Amino acid sequence: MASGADRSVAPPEQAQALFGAALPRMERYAEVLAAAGVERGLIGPREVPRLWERHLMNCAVVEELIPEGATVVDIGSGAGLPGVVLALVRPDLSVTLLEPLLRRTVFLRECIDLLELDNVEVRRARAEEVRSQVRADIVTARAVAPLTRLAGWALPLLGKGGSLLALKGEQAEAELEEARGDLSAQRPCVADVIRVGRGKVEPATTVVRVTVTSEGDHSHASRSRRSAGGGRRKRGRKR
Ligand SMILES: C[S@@+](CC[C@H](N)C(=O)[O-])C[C@H]1O[C@@H](n2cnc3c(N)ncnc32)[C@H](O)[C@@H]1O
Repeated sequence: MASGADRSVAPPEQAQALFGAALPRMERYAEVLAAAGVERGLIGPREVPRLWERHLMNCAVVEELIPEGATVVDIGSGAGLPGVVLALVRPDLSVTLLEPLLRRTVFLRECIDLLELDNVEVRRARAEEVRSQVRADIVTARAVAPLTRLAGWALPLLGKGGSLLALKGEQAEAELEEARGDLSAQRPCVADVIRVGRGKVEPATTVVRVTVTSEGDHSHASRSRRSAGGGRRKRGRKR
């Protein structure tokens, strides 16, 4: 990937502890975001000085909520946040970056090649188009849609026990309370607001977690379904 002008985005001290062995590749990703990401309009130039604290580190701490070996779909990945960051810090995950815009998927594929990420696939589609094809243990999303609409896209992709992790701002509690009735009407679920990364990022990252509590009816999805990571199937299950 041509990274354009040389923009150095030095990581803050806390990044070493947070990223460990993943830090060199995270630095490369930061450079690409600051150069090609800005030039192609995927990241605002004003975000560059706060790339680490507000974007990379803020997204990375969400990994605390993701079980070992999970399949993850990141809805509306944009320039790869949080999906690319999670894939870098958690090589055990299988991550699908779901993004409808061509130039963004081109950028994401270039990032994956450059960073040599073998646990990521990019899928060009809108979330509402893949409900019969994609399943995941975890769905992530940041800055994509209000909670009710997001849940409408995410919950059909999840099995019982699967969670939507929506990265939200300070109004998360209010947004959840307003959406609670709509969420339960869509699918039996429990929802809470969690702050992750205390002591690692300041402020801590606010996540609305919506966990599905029943298998529900996925009969429309059964035949053509495949897992986000490429093939996890549950056999013999009646729906
Ligand atoms: C504001 S950007 C956020 C990008 C990234 N998640 C971040 O935090 O920087 C919203 C992204 O959601 C994508 N998007 C919008 N509607 C979508 C849909 N129905 N399904 C999947 N992605 C969608 C857009 O193309 C865009 O890349």
